[in-house]
Amino acid sequence: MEQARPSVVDIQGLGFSYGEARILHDLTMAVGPHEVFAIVGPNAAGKTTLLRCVERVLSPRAGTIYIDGRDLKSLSARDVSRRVASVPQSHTPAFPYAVQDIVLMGRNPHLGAASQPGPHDVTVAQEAMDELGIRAIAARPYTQISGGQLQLVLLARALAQEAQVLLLDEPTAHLDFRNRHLVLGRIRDLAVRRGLTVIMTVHDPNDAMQYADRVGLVSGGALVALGTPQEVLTADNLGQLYGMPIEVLTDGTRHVIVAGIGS
Ligand SMILES: Nc1ncnc2c1ncn2[C@@H]1O[C@H](COP(=O)(O)OP(=O)(O)OP(=O)(O)O)[C@@H](O)[C@H]1O
Repeated sequence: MEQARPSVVDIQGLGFSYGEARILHDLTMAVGPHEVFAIVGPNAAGKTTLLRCVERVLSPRAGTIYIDGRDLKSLSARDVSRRVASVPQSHTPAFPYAVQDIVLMGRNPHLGAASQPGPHDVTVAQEAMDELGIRAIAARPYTQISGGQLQLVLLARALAQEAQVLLLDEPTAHLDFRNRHLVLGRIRDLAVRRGLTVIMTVHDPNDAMQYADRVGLVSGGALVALGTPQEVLTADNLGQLYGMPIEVLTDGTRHVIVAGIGS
């Protein structure tokens, strides 16, 4: 009999409010190792809020989040950053650090108090840059690179952190067509090779269809569907989610989601 995979991120009955405004409601889901989990939903559905709770930047009003079987609340800040790396939706560079220094900052959770990065840390940071094809801009100030390059740099920093859990908030928002597929393919490949647990929000359901193992649809702060891309990303589900006609075209192997057909 096949053994059930242990969950790395286990979210039970999560509720979150900003003041009086209830944003997330009784949200339960679990994600295992080697898994890419996509969160799909309209603007303001609560996707970023969910990621920020898993990152422990926000504290839930209700429910529990377990990371590797341990209650997230019980972990030290350093333990959290050794286990969970994230790439935010937006980031405004403040100081003109070199790209390689930003990536090296991903090693901070692994350094002793007041200790400097060593040769191993530099190698890990360089490998992360190679992984994403940005070694050529390593010496450039990160205030002087394009939005897409910045996204790759922040992703490289997260990889250099060598955390088991990778949280990505719209990881392809600024990327061109080629880089979008390169990055999503690389993320998938890393999940498989390194056993990472990836939770990412995506706006184009086609990205979830092509690259995710499982998908959660979020609407109004609740999880309204959960399953494989083909189970969840149906014309009916997506039509309801976005309030518009949607079709899923298929040649039997590949599935492409298109909007507005027949409207
Ligand atoms: N700091 C905040 N204070 C109060 N309300 C907030 C705050 N940040 C977000 N919200 C509200 O919480 C809700 C969920 O926002 P969230 O950013 O999680 O949505 P999202 O699904 O990630 O949206 P998008 O796809 O537009 O990025 C929205 O109604 C938003 O206005």
